[in-house]
Amino acid sequence: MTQVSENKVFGGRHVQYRHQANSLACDMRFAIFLPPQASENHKVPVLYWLSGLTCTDENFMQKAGALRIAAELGMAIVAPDTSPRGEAVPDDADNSYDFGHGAGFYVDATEEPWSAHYQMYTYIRDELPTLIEQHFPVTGEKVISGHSMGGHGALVLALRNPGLYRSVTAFSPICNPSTCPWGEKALSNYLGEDKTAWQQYDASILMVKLEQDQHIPALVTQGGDDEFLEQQLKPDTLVAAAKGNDYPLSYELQPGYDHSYYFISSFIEQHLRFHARHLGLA
Ligand SMILES: N[C@@H](CCC(=O)N[C@@H](CS)C(=O)NCC(=O)O)C(=O)O
Repeated sequence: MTQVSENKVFGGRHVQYRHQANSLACDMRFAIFLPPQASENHKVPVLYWLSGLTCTDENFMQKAGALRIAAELGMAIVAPDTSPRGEAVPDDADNSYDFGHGAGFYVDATEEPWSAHYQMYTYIRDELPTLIEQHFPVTGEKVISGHSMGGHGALVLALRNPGLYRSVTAFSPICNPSTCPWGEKALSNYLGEDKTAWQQYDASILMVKLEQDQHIPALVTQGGDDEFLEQQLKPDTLVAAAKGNDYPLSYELQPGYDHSYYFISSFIEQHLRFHARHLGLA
């Protein structure tokens, strides 16, 4: 692991690292925020933040305004990149923003040529937390959150791995990727045309299948003036799935907010405090 940058912030540290990711067969950069409470004598829990299309580890750390609250709560934050990277990693032929580099969709691809590198589900679930827990003063307690494509990733990881995370939240998640243009493009390319393979990456489908003892606290916040709301995000499908299965999902539609980090920064404190309650920090 190689350190790329370090900044003191709110009494804690924001540090970027590069490392060789075995699951992705490439070099990856991630960022970690360590709150002032973190030390060898005091390990802290971790929030994994999954960003949306076009993002790297930097968008959330620079724009969300999360670090002041995380410093107060004593919560580490890890922000990975949104896809495998580098010249050896195949990208979309059209260089589009919604597939390939910057658009890994947090799936383990099974189709050529994507499957050699696009294994973001395994990277986020297994490889990255193992690395983080080896090198930093953190406990094994985890929560997960994300935005848009990353909101989809956070929900899927939490729903498929009961017990791995204490709570899950999402901002404007892609709730039903099997039936929206972003999801159809990504899942058909990464997983193939057989839609049964897509179901394991569709939060609205996963949510109806879970038993009561597999439920974890979940919060979704959506901007009412989000330009992607109707065609891409489809929160009503997720809300209906939760209702049908008594899933403890809090859903909040916030009028007037769009899809941007202005929206995320307006509600990130609420999300961090939600996670802190379920981690027993507050
Ligand atoms: N119009 C955007 C579409 C992609 C987009 O809205 N990305 C969201 C996530 S889905 C984002 O977080 N963008 C980066 C940022 O706002 O910092 C673009 O072409 O970049």
